Amino acid sequence: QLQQNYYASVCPNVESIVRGVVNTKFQQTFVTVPATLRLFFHDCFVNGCDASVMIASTGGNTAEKDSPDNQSLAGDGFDTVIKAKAAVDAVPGCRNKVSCADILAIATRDVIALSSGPSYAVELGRLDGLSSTAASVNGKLPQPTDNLKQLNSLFASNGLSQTDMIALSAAHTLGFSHCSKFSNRIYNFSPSNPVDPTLNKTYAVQLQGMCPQNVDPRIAINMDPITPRQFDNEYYKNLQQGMGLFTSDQTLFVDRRSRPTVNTWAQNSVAFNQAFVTAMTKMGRIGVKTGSQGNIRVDCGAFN
Ligand code: HEM
Ligand SMILES: [Ca+2]
Ligand SMILES: [Ca+2]
Repeated sequence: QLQQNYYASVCPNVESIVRGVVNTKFQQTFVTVPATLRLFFHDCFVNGCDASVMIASTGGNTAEKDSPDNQSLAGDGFDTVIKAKAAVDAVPGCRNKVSCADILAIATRDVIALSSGPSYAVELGRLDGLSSTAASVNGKLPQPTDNLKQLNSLFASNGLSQTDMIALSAAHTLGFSHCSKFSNRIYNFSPSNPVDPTLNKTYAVQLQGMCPQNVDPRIAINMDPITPRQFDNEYYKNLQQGMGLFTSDQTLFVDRRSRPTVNTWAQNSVAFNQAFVTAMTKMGRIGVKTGSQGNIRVDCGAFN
């Protein structure tokens, strides 16, 4: 039921209004890009793409954003959507007509393009959800220690194929990770191997240097050590070199069932970009709310 140009009659300029805010935010900080992209993913995988992730906790309710899996979401993603919403609502005809869920979808499309990734027509028409609890996040988001089977089953439960999963994982071509998310791979991995043997040896030493044991938990490192600010297919080339940061990344090359796709996209960025756009569009359709299932929030961080 989503459609391009959904707001053509009520707020025809919504996409250019959002783009203006995203451009300004991007000039202030590059973090806007990975923060917004990850926010969209964490929204869509929990209760569908309905901005449930944006709700702030209140006295009576601990919301999704305060669940353990969401605590590391960077504030600049939320800030981008809040600022874009304010800009949209400043236009009289658009006021309270565009959902936070759709603004997040548009902003996500825009940040990918700003970091030299593919651009695409974004489907719109989502309503904002009516519930958001930390408990509802449990088991809905993939873990960095997941293997191929676990990743496939989680993505399949959202209607996404292994191909979509491999394409979407390339989001890790941008952005940051805290050391704790992969320290199991560089220290005390197993009794026979202190370091994960699927990890490139030189890269492992670099990671140990950036993330010494007992490192400040706030320290975060680039997930793509080669082109950290470029949305590109370098992610797959890194996997071929044993330079995937998480087990969930490296397993895509280690497992024979997903390796051919990694190899194809490592050498064909056009094919990768197409697969990524297809998968993002599919992800944007997860659990879309219509009619009485949702509404258009006045404040993206609170229910009306
Ligand atoms: C396939 C399974 C996935 C796992 C296990 C996973 C896990 C993680 C983890 C552990 C981090 C580091 C968080 C931190 O320490 O701050 C991260 C960061 C990130 N993830 Fe994923 N992720 C997955 C898929 C995705 C997908 C599908 C997207 C988007 C399409 C995505 C986008 C991002 C981005 C952009 C960042 C960087 C965030 C930042 O710099 O603020 N991830 N992910
Ligand atoms: Ca959601
Ligand atoms: Ca990159």
